[in-house]
Amino acid sequence: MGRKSFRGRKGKPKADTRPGTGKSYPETVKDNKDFKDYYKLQNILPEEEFEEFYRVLQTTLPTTFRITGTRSNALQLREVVQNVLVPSMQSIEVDGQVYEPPMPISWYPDNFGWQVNAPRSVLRRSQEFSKFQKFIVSETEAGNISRQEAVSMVPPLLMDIKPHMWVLDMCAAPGSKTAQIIEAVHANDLLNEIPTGLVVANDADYKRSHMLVHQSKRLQSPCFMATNHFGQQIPTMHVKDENGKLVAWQFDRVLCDVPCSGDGTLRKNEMIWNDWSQGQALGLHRTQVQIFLRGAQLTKVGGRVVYSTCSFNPIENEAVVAEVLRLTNGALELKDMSHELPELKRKPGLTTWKVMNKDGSILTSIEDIKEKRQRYKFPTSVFPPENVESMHLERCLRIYPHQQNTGGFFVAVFDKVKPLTAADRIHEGNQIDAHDIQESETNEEKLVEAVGGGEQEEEQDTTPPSTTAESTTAEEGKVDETPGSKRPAEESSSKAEEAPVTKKQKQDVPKIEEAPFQLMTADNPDVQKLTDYFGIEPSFPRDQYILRCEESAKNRTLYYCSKSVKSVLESKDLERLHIVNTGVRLFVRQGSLEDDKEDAPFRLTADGLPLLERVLVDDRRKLAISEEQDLKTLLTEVMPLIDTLSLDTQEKLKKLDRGSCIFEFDVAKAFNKPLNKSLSISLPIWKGRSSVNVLINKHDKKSLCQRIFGVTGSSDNKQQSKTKDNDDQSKQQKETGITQAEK
Ligand SMILES: C[S@@+](CC[C@H](N)C(=O)[O-])C[C@H]1O[C@@H](n2cnc3c(N)ncnc32)[C@H](O)[C@@H]1O
Repeated sequence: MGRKSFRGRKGKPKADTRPGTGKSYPETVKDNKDFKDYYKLQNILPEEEFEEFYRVLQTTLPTTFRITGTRSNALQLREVVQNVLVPSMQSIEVDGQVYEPPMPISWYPDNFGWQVNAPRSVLRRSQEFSKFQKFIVSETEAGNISRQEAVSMVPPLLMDIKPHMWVLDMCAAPGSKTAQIIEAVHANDLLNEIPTGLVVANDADYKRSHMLVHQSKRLQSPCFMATNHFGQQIPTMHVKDENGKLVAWQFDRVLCDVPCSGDGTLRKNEMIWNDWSQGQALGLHRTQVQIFLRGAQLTKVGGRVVYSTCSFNPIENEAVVAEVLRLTNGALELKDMSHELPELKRKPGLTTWKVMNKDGSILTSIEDIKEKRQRYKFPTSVFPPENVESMHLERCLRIYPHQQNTGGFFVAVFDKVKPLTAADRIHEGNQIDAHDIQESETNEEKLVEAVGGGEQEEEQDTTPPSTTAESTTAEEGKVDETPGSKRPAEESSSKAEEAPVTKKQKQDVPKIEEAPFQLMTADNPDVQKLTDYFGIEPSFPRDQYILRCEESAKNRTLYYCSKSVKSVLESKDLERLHIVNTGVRLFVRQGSLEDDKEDAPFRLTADGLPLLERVLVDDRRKLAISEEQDLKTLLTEVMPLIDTLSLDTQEKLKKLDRGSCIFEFDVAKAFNKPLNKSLSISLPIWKGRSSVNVLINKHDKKSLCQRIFGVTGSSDNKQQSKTKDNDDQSKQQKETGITQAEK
């Protein structure tokens, strides 16, 4: 989900007004006869329950959020929510009505998922709720809290991800589930180890694939990589495993959270009330099957693949599952998840469904359509297959809004129990000759392409949903362009937009030029210099630093990646993969290579701090600061003078040369109230000649300041006019050589 504030769109009055007219948009009528008739026909719920379902759909969705960030940061934030903020919000009365405080989502592990039932109008009108609301806004801006629909949190929880696993998220943007996946891979981070796992987050939409970078930045995972491909065309690649053996690039866990009609998000995306039509599902079915099938191919035998949508429609759900079960011929087993997340209320998947013609008549098979051209609108796999009974589709999970006051969702979980691809058969230990492997791989790709019949694409005039992935601000903005009509990286070229994907194009590397990621060698002199300067443990691998080539002339920024990412970057097939981003930004060179500043050659970045502080052997660039007032000064003032800090801190700073260092604080309060467990806060600092500067962005400063001292700090004080900001910035630049943008 995009980082939306509680307030809605910034600077806009409460009621949406038409641009230039000052008039309000008419209120959405939350009723749609076609929708109601269609789902009644599908018999998704017993009649009485259907009425309750429909009534709840017409109500506003409660606010839900997840505490995110690195493990230690998330634990600290949970402490503040749970033990400081929520206790102060008991029995709040507004206009004679008592409202309950925010509460943990019962089925979300470890109280990291929360729900706020009080309506927004109430949040504004109670002092305590309003304080909480401000906290959520600033922590969301800083990326420590992710506003995410409760039901959208379900699929990653059913993936059973462990830190050593390689995980692929095929349709990942904007990345709320990816963040959960990264968190699961880093679940043991308190053990101070870089996990051996890998998280690849892919999206077909180039711009949206960059949202993944933003969303995952907070987690600073060296195991993360964002890519831009159509999910159904994620390339076949080979990488070396931990023993140096060349193996196919396959994953222990794959998530196919596919583009869909999104009617499960009706409570949040009101325009769906006007736009809904059953044809949208028919138009998306084929792509959904293709993405899921490719996901199954890329799953290791013994691994797990999860298929999910935020649609109620069986054409996008059970029909897709049934078709992929058929195509994979026993390789996938639909799992019974009834024992998982026991507190999450759900209904079984449908074991049969109906296909409706545009005129509302019911089709039982493709034979019911007399006109041949009309048949192209209906992939045969949208109809329930003959053996549907034996498929155990009831094992799928359907989550309806009225069950626990959420949105709607569909999830199906599969184990890959038998080989499906050439790669699987090799992993099984069979000797296969290179020619046969290539042929099998080509056939696998062809199978994905052939789903639903070759001619169908051109003939199909099923209207795609009116909301495009691009225009949708909502997290579950499921819908995308007509399947296969664009190549991912060519978004802005209108000619390319219209070009259908041909087999030849499919093999091509997308044209957008991302600066390549280039691994540095362990004996690179810069790596040696950094190791000595900061006192990095000798065991910290030195062959996992990365440069972006465009910057390599100056070797300006140094990124760091995990062993798993390194193995991908070393793949002989790397040119097939369009990597949008990878690696954690660890160091930035001070000045240019030519005037190499021997005394302080590199500056530590805020992104790299969580990774680096764990591997520093001594305190040569680390200072434990005991004065809380110093922390407040650093967070509220721009470049405070050293002699305004406590004497103790001044003494410590005197012993340190000019340059990058880390300040460590143990803070025993939040919102000025004592905590059970103190917060440990580390800040990257630049020590100048006479001043110090915290190298974190204004959102982080603001959130920390608010969390600890209950005040918002200087960055929030808009009265401190732009002029002062500009003065501060140039002062800062003079002293440190660091521009605002570089921070
Ligand atoms: C439902 S949204 C994904 C939400 C995301 N998993 C999350 O939790 O934040 C579907 C995404 O699929 C992308 N998409 C559409 N067609 C695709 C395709 N053929 N392959 C991969 N991604 C696709 C869209 O750009 C959109 O970002």
